[in-house]
Amino acid sequence: MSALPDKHAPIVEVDSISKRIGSKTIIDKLSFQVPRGEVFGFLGPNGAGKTTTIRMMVGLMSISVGDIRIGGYSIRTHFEQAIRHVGAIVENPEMYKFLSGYNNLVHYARMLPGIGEERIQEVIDLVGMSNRIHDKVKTYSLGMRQRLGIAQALLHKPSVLILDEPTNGLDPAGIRELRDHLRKLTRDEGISVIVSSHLLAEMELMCDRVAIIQNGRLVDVRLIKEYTQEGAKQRVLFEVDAPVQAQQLAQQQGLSVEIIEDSLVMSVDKQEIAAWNRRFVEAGIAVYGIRKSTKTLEDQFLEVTGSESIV
Ligand SMILES: Nc1ncnc2c1ncn2[C@@H]1O[C@H](COP(=O)(O)OP(=O)(O)OP(=O)(O)O)[C@@H](O)[C@H]1O
Repeated sequence: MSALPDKHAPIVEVDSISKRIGSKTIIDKLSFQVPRGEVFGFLGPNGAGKTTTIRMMVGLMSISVGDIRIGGYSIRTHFEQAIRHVGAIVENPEMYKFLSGYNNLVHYARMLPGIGEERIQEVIDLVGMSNRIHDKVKTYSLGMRQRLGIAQALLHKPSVLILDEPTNGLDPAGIRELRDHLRKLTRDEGISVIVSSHLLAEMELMCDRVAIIQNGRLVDVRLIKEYTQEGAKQRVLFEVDAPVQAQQLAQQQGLSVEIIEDSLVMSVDKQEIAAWNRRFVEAGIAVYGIRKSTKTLEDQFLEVTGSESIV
């Protein structure tokens, strides 16, 4: 493989990797790509192989078969060039609890070539910690410790930030803050973020794209907006007093509609919802309610994997 990176290539390319430990195949021919500037979710139940894959991505575990390229460099043949692109929190980051957040960052910056005070200030701003950065780490909440960990991982200006189960142990406010900061990183810094989780709802809010894995195999990779059908026709429920009459009216216009419990269920463009309301009212049909029924990631997940729930 060439050592030259391709700027337009996805930042991470996982190319048919397998991991065998003893006689057990933990990861089985897994392939996916992480585009630049996206929050990419790695979703699967406990034991699916998320941590194992992430450990292979950051060089903490060897790959049995296949390869991972980061920034165009093979993790197997050009480890140093590949890992230079990565900022990661895989195990709990080591922090000196009796030092301030700032002094922790100074300590780590000393181990990296060319990282000065200016970059330290930049990463503090990126994770929104300026008002507490001079307090001792032992006084920080879990969410703040984690943001300090992210600041530390960002010091060397990586192209991709990899976080294994970053929301574990965070309260809802902490999760929301983390989400906002990760979004900001992709938007303002153009870096990609890879997060793993076993929680569907969280991934739906946090990510642009998700890869779903089960038993070490890839089940699906898709943009969240494809899952939630944003931009496409939406399923809309009209609760009306005369569903059969409303159904006939819609069928005359060539729409296929179902009646579910006195509600008319039809697939229409967003702009059409108001027009249909007006048509029903003009035809003397009372409309009691209009509700959008978008498919959630969970609905879609259950469709692609059969009936087995992963949460
Ligand atoms: N060193 C090892 N030896 C044997 N089996 C292992 C080893 N490490 C992981 N496994 C097995 O590989 C599978 C995947 O584990 P992994 O930790 O990657 O899953 P995960 O998706 O990260 O799940 P979790 O959310 O529970 O951490 C599990 O069945 C686990 O028991």
